[in-house]
Amino acid sequence: MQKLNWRRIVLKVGSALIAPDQDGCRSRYILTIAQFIVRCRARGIEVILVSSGSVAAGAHLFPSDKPRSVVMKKAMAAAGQTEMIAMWDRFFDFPSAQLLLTHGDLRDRERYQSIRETVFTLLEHGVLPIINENDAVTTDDLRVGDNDNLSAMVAAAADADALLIFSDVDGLYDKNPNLHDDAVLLPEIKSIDESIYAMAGCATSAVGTGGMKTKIEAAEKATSHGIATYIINGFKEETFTKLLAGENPGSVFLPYEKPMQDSIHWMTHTANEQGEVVVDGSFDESLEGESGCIRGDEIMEVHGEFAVGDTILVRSEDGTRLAKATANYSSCLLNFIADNEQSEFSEKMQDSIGPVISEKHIALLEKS
Ligand SMILES: Nc1ncnc2c1ncn2[C@@H]1O[C@H](COP(=O)(O)OP(=O)(O)O)[C@@H](O)[C@H]1O
Ligand SMILES: N[C@@H](CCC(=O)OP(=O)(O)O)C(=O)O
Repeated sequence: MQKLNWRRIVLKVGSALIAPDQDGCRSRYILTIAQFIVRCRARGIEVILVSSGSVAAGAHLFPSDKPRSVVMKKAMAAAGQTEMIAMWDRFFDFPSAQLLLTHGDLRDRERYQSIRETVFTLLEHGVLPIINENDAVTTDDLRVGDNDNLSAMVAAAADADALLIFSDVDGLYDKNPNLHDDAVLLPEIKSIDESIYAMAGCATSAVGTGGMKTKIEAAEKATSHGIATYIINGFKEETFTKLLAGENPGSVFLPYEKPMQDSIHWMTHTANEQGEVVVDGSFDESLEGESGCIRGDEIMEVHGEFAVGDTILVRSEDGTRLAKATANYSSCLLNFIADNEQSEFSEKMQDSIGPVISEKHIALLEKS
């Protein structure tokens, strides 16, 4: 493992560490994590905390038959969040600040920039940002859904050097260690592919969300931004001693050597597409491993309604997802161009407007 030379880190703490008994917050495990945060800050490392646990912490206030309804979970989150923040705050003699985010906030470029500014301002003033999803207000369309992915989006937005995911397990095993005695821990993962995802099973605790799959997704998001990602056991004291000694106490996913540029990373991993365009074969051919622009005459179909600046998906005629891109023009105008491709007026218009999607606004996708 590399020497401990972090400038800024994001710590993600799972529900099982906050409210292990689903009976309010417990300091049993959090105390050690809080001490770790204090030690990191004393070494000049800026820390951002992404804390789960609001639903688990608030659960005891709403005894109900399972399965719990969505509305019940939102109420638990709203009530548990205050208890969770109060608990964290008690451990520190420096101020902390609460940020509750949704995917709707992060995928909007302006709000994303505004979140970044707030986080950087808090850090500059020595305030510890404590982030969670705003579960009480999210709808299906607006939610990230799990704090592993949220923490990776936060780590990318904050330009962190490392993302530490504290969970109830030592790291990524080749199969779920809670179900298989012969599971083997993977200390270092150089690249993430289908074989890595195939190892991931669901959460087995009563309070976890997403299990290993969402942690691998988070690692994929973070490492592509150049951020080393650790999955480590927050129950064990030795985890923290090892981390501070520059050792790897669990599994580390190595960062890409050539990280994606921030705007391309945001488009690929955070933004949702608002619509899509189907392009003819010439776009794909023009790429040859590099991103090209898209001209109006390459667009065959336009789906959905989007405005200038919205993120859209680019598909080939056979349905392959080729790229995500920022639209230079609205769906209305692109529809007109696609529908009237052969007309003289449309041709003149295309000549005058130039590329409908320009090269620096295209993020190529793994073909699927
Ligand atoms: N291949 C695997 N390696 C390690 N843990 C796994 C694996 N597959 C599934 N799991 C499960 O993932 C759980 C951790 O995820 P989760 O419960 O969502 O934790 P958290 O609340 O910390 O986010 C482990 O307790 C384990 O049951
Ligand atoms: N936002 C939710 C946490 C969702 C979640 O991802 O939980 P976990 O798998 O324990 O990190 C909460 O505060 O309860």
